[in-house]
Amino acid sequence: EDSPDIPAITKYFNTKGRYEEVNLYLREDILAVNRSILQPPSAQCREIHLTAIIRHGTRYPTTKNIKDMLHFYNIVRHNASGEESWLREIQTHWTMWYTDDMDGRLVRKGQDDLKHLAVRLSKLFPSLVSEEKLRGGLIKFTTSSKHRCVNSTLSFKAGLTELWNITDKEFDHAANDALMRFFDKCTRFVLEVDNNPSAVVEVEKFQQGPEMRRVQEKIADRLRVPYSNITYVMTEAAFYLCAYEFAIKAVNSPWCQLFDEEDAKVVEYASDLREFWKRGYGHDINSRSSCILFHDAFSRLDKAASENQSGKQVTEAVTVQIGHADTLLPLLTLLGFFKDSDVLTSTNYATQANRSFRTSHMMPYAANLLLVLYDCGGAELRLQPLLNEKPVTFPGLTDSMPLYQDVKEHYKELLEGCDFETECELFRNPA
Ligand SMILES: O=P(O)(O)O[C@@H]1[C@@H](OP(=O)(O)O)[C@H](OP(=O)(O)O)[C@H](O)[C@H](OP(=O)(O)O)[C@H]1OP(=O)(O)O
Repeated sequence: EDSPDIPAITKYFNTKGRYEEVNLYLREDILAVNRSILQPPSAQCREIHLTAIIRHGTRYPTTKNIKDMLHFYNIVRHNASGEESWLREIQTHWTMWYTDDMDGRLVRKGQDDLKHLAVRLSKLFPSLVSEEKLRGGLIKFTTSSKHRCVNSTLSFKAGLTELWNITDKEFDHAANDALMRFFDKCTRFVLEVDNNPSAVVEVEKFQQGPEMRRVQEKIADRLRVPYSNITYVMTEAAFYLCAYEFAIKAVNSPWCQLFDEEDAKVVEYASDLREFWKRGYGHDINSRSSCILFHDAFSRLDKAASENQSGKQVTEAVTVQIGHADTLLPLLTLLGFFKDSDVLTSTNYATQANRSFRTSHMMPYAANLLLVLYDCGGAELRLQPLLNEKPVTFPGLTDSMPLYQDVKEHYKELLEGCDFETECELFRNPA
């Protein structure tokens, strides 16, 4: 499986990872799908609705990351010494090609991520993601207004129109930040978590702790610079250099030589800790800020269910919603996915080695949550969740394709409450 073109540490790239690394068969054939994974309980089941909530595709680094990468590059260029070929390559051949204007924009590979995903979804759900439904206006597109998301939406649509050679028609999309960037609009989240350093004390402690210090010392040894020259920010920047070069250019960059697998696991944990406290289980408001998206999905499922029950055509057969890691992680958390028995802290790196909260698996570029509603005959509706095209089970339920009614019963409290406005008010009365 390992190849000289693929860094040994690719599976630890967190939110900067390639989608192919969570579905390795895609390395061979990017359009491969396996319909047998869907396994409805009876042959009668037919898909009647699909909601796909998708993270944008591979993007350039954000400006802040670019600044940190440039700083670290200059240190390596001027201060490091040694004869290793990877170091000479950085010092003599590698150039800093990232520029500020790239600021998180979608790259070419990111366009392909979404085009290919669209084609795979049309193969997985041929009766829903179909030319007829697209032409009939039964596939609806919503996006975050960010450039990378709008461009991802255009790419998804292009994937379908190119597949079916549609040249006579264009298809709309709507930008909706209230829905796809709810985190920005949720005052309580912004003030209590996003802009509050005390919400992420564990993250800061781990960055300064013994495991990370050891990683920094090893990097300093490899570069032959004093230990005090390498900070956490530089370590992160070095890791980004390796990850971005692979995600964007598919190269095994010399920067990757600064890390062995043990180091990569530590840096991965540092990033997971941050996601945990800013977007995951660390604070309730992180997930509650996604109540608006939760209700949006379930009200659409209800509408599809009732239209179907009364023998009508489901008016919104497919909903494609494109957003950010910050859109999907809070929602997955609200639904209870990837919850470990212990909280992730600065001191339990070792005992969390087998944690399920692992953004490298959950949230690569083009990560997606699919909710598929099935009519299995005799008024029996079932709902299957898939994450990154793999069936998952709603935590707390046993069936991977449970009765829709059982899913609603399971999330009863959220369906009856979880009101965005109330949750996000700053001075909220305790429940
Ligand atoms: O890459 P970073 O660290 O700059 O963080 C990104 C955020 O930038 P910021 O921290 O606000 O400067 C960035 O925030 P904005 O959308 O630019 O406000 C996103 O949250 C981005 O997630 P995604 O890649 O769009 O899914 C964030 O990326 P991930 O942390 O999800 O990789």
